[in-house]
Amino acid sequence: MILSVEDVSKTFGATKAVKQVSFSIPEGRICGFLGPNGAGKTTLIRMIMDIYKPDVGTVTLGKGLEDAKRKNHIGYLPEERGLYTKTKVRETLLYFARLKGLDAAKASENTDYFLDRLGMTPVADTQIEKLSKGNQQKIQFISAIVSRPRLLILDEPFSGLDPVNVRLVSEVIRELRQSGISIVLSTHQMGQAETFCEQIFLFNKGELILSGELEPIIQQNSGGSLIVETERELAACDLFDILEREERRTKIELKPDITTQDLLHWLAWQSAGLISLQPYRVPLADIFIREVAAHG
Ligand SMILES: Nc1ncnc2c1ncn2[C@@H]1O[C@H](COP(=O)(O)OP(=O)(O)OP(=O)(O)O)[C@@H](O)[C@H]1O
Repeated sequence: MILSVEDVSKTFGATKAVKQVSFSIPEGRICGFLGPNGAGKTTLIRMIMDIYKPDVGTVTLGKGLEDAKRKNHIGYLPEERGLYTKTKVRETLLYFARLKGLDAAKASENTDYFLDRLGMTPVADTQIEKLSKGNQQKIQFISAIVSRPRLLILDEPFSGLDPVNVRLVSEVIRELRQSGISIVLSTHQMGQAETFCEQIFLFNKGELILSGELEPIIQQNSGGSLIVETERELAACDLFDILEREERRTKIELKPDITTQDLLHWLAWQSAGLISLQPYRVPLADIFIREVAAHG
């Protein structure tokens, strides 16, 4: 475990922003912090970053990491953007790398590597405030990763980026994951969470309402239905129930004791023109909406 949060609560006046939350972040994986607006994600991240103190509960780093220097081990891209300074790009990144405890040579090596990796070398000597918004955002992203921290917390890392830069930043996040860095991705974009996260934590009204490995959660919530794609409209028959139709795709549920093999024989006999047959996968957005409604 890279980080463990135990029984943490935080109240602002009458607002209980985080209520008795406990969980652990596994080492070397990408975890998603999901939840509707006001669920408490940012408050929780600020407690992990030691910006806020919890009212009760503890936040502890994993083995071998000194808690006194917690901020040196964690890279953080906050939701609110802003490095709008007159300082030059490379100088700023070197400063952040040194701030996290890197020596001059390592700070310089990492800065140059990430400037190059994110296509920012040509603006290394430009003042940050003179860059476009997207490029400022990429510099802020680099400032979070430049020290290659053990844990990286990214709050909506793709907002404000064009598709080319979304792809570039995605590749770098995957690369960091491959190098063993543990990553927390806080996002409202369920599609992004689905493509990136191996584990998810879903918060609502300050509580952790669902957590675990993404794939088993998707499977458990998908039921046993199938998606059949055929050239001709699928006829009704007594082998299955039709749940939904959308052009050539039909969502079906096999009747008890009917096997996929039976279905394939029937489709061949019908000359239905089978294009594909696959288990139905519920979108993460549907699970999100269902869980939040159930805990409303
Ligand atoms: N500094 C503060 N003072 C007072 N209330 C606060 C403060 N910070 C957060 N809150 C309240 O705590 C609750 C949780 O907010 P938080 O920003 O942590 O949620 P979030 O999940 O990050 O939301 P979003 O997805 O919109 O960023 C909200 O009701 C918010 O208004």
